[in-house]
Amino acid sequence: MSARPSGPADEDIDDGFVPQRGSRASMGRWLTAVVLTAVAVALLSSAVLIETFARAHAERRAVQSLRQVGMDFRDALDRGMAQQFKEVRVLARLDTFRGGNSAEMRRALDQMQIGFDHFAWLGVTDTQGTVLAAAGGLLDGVNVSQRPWFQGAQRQPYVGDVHAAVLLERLLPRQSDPWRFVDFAMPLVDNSGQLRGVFGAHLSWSWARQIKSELIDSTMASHQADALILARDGSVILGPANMEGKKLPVPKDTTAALRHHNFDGVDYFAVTIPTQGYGAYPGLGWTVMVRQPVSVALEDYYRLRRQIFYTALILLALAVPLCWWQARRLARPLNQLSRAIAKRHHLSEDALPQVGGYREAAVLSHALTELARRQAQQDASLAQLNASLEERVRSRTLELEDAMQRQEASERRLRTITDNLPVLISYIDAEQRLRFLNATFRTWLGTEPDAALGRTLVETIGPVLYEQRLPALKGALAGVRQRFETRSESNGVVRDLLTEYVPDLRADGTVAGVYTLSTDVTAFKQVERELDQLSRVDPLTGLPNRRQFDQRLSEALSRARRSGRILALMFMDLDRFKQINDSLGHAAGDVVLQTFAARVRGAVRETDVLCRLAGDEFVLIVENLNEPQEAGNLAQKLLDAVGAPLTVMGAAVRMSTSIGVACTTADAESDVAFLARADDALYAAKAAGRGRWHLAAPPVIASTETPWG
Ligand SMILES: Nc1nc2c(ncn2[C@@H]2O[C@H](COP(=O)(O)OP(=O)(O)OP(=O)(O)O)[C@@H](O)[C@H]2O)c(=O)[nH]1
Repeated sequence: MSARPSGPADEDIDDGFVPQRGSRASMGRWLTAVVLTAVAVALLSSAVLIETFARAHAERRAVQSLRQVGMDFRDALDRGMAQQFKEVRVLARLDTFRGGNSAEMRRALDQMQIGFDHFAWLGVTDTQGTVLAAAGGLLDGVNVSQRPWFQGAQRQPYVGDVHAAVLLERLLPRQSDPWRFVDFAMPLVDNSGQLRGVFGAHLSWSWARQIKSELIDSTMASHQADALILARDGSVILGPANMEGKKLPVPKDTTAALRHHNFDGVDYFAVTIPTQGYGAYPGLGWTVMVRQPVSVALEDYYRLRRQIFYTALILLALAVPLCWWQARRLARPLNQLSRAIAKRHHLSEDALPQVGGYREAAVLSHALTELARRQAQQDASLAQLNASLEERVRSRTLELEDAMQRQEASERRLRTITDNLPVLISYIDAEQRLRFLNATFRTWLGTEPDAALGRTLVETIGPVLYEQRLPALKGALAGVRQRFETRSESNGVVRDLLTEYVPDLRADGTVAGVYTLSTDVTAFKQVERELDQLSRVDPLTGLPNRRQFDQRLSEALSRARRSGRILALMFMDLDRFKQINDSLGHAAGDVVLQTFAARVRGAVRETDVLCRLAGDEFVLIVENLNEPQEAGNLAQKLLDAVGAPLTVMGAAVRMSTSIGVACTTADAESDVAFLARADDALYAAKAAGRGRWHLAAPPVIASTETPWG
């Protein structure tokens, strides 16, 4: 029992490849339907073709037959009329009718009527239209001058169209049809060509009916064909009683084969043939119409059509089982295959049956078997691949989850570290927008870091602080690490900050942004300032030491150069201080030094600067003197102040000092030279016996300017 593989291919076959039985028509039904449709179409096409041909044939035959009858009738009519016309002309030439008396003419006319029984009336008139003689005495003495035939025959033979009897209706014996005539009339002229009267003959129209009866009715009655004669205006002058006198449309083109016309609800085929006249008879423009009911003319065709229909129906009925049987036979191998496939859940399960039948089915069966075998192989490898893929996905997912957890932990650690450092850490991208801020931002600026994220640096810290940092920021964005100190106030607190801008370099060397680390060094700075202060003060006396003295002297010299006032420098050294140390001890010596400093400070102005250079050496800077003598006066004042009695540790101490005084206003002398001159003056005072002051000689000036004193 093989495990059923799963996967996309499986779904395709289960849900889409094999439809449920009955959801679609089988191939056998399709084949049956197609073949039956083809048979039906073929039968229908054949039937339509045969039917079309048969109808055309039937119509053609009807035309030929009707046309032949019509032409015969037309010829008989023309020739008959020509014969009557000729007879009247011959009769009119008899001498009896030219100058004979009425009785002779009457006799002749009576005999003629016996021989020419179609003529209902024969008569002769004088030139005024009065009937001189007539067969049977009809209309004798009656004036017919208004009759068309009399007027028409004044100069030439006359033939008048069919008309109803006018004068003779009451004189002639009654018959079933009303009397109608065709008038013939000939002028009677004597030898001199003078008109002597008119010979008239009224041909009974029953003559034409007789011709028709002989020619048409006998032969066409069985075909229900009928013949009509239409006058020039289309009125029926010969035809069925109910049609005579009525008008029918006369076609101009009378050669056209077949026409339809409907009369009293019956549809007719009709052929029209115009009369032509014959010999001397010119014709009266009649048209012969021969017609036959369509149902009669097409009777054979209708019979054939019924036969075709029933034959096609029988053939179709026979074709149904035949097609069904043949279609089933053709579809059987494919049905076997499809049933075998439909039973299976998967194409690759079980072997497919080898079906027989025709070659294509065998090929298909073989191909499907081969396909199933390959499908099984592919399914197996797919299942294997799927399993290994799932395993890889599972392990990869675990790795990713682990990596994400580690990443989150790392970020948490980093966030905890950065948030708890007394350092403001941020990340600024290349567009100078803040992308990271640690919690110090909240502490220092009183603003939540999240509120500042995405904003630009200038929006966050304001234009003043931004301008301070802009050069360094530009440098860092150019890829150079920056370090600078600033002193700024934020949130009401002034801080000294040591800031580092570290460029965030991409692999290609471009700068993605800048990491900033600002350390609060306010405390360090304070200590530094205090140390600096300490390094500049003498701890024993509290006076500025040598280091501060150098700066103060330099500043004083600068001021003296600007003001032009005299600057005095007094270099003091206690006299025989070593003896005090040696005799009273170093501590007593310290007290003496402190006392000296206090006495000097008490004797000079607040603005004068007293410094202790070293040991028992002190220097006093005195500014804004008007003349060097003032310096001498002050030196003397200092000697007096220092020399006051002093007791240290119970012992009376005699304290005195020597003072070297140097004055200067010139800008040519350096501070070192200035101090050296004072030192030289001190040496002179010491050499002169101590306890005195000595004014140093003026500096040697290279220029022509005259210094003081
Ligand atoms: N007590 C005390 N003594 C100091 C201090 N600094 C230097 N001395 C001493 O001061 C003495 C200075 O002596 P000098 O100036 O060379 O000599 P002097 O005895 O004063 O003699 P003259 O200057 O020539 O009058 C030395 O003995 C030093 O040891 C100090 O801070 N305290």
